[in-house]
Amino acid sequence: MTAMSLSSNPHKESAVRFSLLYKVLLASLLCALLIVPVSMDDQFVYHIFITICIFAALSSAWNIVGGFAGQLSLGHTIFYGIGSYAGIILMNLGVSPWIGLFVGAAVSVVVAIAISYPCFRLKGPFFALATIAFLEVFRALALHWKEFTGGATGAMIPLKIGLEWMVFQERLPQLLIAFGLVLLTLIVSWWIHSHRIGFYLIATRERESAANAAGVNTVKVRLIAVAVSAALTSLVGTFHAIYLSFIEPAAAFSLTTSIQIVMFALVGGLGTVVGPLLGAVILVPISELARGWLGAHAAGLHGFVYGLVLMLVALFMPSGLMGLLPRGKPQTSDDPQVDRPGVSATSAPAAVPVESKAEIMRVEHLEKSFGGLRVTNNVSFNLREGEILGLIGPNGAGKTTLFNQLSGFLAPDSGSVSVRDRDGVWRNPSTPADFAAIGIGRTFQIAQPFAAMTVEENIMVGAFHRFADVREAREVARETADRMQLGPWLHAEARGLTVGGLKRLEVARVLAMKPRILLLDEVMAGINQTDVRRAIDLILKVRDGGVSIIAIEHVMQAVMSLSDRVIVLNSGVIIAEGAPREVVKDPTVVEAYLGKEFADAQA
Ligand SMILES: Nc1ncnc2c1ncn2[C@@H]1O[C@H](COP(=O)(O)OP(=O)(O)OP(=O)(O)O)[C@@H](O)[C@H]1O
Repeated sequence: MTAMSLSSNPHKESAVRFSLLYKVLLASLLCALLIVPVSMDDQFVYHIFITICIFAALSSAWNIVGGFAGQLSLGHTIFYGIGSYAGIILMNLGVSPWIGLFVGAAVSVVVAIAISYPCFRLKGPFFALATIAFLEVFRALALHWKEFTGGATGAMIPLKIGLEWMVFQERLPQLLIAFGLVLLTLIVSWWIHSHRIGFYLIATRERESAANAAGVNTVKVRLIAVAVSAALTSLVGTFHAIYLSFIEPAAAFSLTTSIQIVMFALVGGLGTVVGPLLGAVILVPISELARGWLGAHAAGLHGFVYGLVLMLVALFMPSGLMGLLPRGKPQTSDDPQVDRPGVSATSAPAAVPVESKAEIMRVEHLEKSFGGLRVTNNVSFNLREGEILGLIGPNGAGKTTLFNQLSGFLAPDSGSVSVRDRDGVWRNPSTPADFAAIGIGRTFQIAQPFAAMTVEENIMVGAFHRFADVREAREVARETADRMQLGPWLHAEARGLTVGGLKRLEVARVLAMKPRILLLDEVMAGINQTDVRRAIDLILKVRDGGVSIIAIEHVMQAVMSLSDRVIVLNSGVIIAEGAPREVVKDPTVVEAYLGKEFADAQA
């Protein structure tokens, strides 16, 4: 066993331990939800446990949007309200609530997509405020449509008892239905979390632009999450309304309930499968007991207790109670690449002449201005198959802006970017997803890791571009991590990697997509001499694997060693283009970028 594989063990071991603890905790909580009320056989205890199940299910459903996708929806009770009214209105029309469950869920999915699509354009607090505004609209509608909802007086269920009507004289069947709803939301959450869509949601939450670059359609995955979450929330709403036997607009479309649902997830552990259940198991009894014991003497005191718990969690457990479980510790200093001697650097580009090879990308007359500043000025060039094209120029020359146009992150004001697809047809992709689909992968100048994900999960997001199956994506991620010497850190969170590690992770994520054209934005910035030589070797190997590369680089040693051809950009204009040895002698380039010292050293 190598030193490297030994050093990987602590991360792997702690990941295995974490997974075991996670399963034990989940199983214990679920068993307690059934065993405690059944063994105590007390009406109040039953009521508390049914309420725990209802709020755990609501919070788990919310967590798909709020936790996994990171969209702080504070209007989630819209779907709870729709489910509630669907159940009660249909029951009064003689339709079983078992059918009402699905009618409410279907309406909720349509409403969720209709209101989320515009709201997703809003960020942070604006998104949260917009969801509250929609919640108010639905409350007002429920008050207004008296003939359906009973208006402010509310609506009651008719006196019908039996399984068909979801109304029972005993508590046990109600507990079993509530438990079934928790189980359903947990299974759906777990499924999402452990499949490609879950990786995509978390990647979107962590770094939207990096997710886009990995080919993720971020709007689509969020809409799927919202639709699933709304359907589940509505199912719970229908059951809860029948359980309470009464519903009115203020309770159905309640902001307080929305906030409570969010809070259970925050306290338990946002974005984890078990967290919302844990939060509900701890907080619902506190709330119900405070209400029961203190009654009218201290109305609202349970709200104070909630606030206190939330403050303590925010101060001492920012990742919630689930954060207390030991996870793979982030790597901080022992980067395997640092100063390990004995590495050979390839000092010349491959001898294969690229001029004879076919073009794969054509950039024609690109123009881009920001206000009065023209950042890309009539830029035209091409890229051939298997070519490494160096892109150099002073700070602010417009290199990154050009890359953004070559990967769909910025639309040019005029001009075009054409890419030859696998079938030889020239295409003009426009969005980052289009560029990724045609085989263009890019890195970012400032590394954009999905910080809360492990190194392996980060690379899997890239691998999912080709493989929908988790096992296959994991395998590709492991191979790529080994290639990038990230193997020992597979199970460590990306947020703890060193600068060099983050740069390699950035490249690994893109390589896992198996791009045909690779855009590298200053991947050698801030890394040491040994690592530069390693990176040069690696890039040449990638090129030898058939990938065409454009590399923005300030490290001239790398530019000279790697490039078949170099383009020099200055103030948005290409001022020189040609073989590296020729370009660096060009007086315009020396004047604008390299300086006389560099030219003298080359002479
Ligand atoms: N979104 C934007 N809005 C306004 N100005 C911008 C925007 N993006 C870039 N710029 C400006 O465009 C110019 C080119 O920036 P760009 O980042 O493309 O340069 P660069 O050659 O990559 O520089 P560096 O080598 O420092 O990364 C700079 O003056 C920058 O301030």
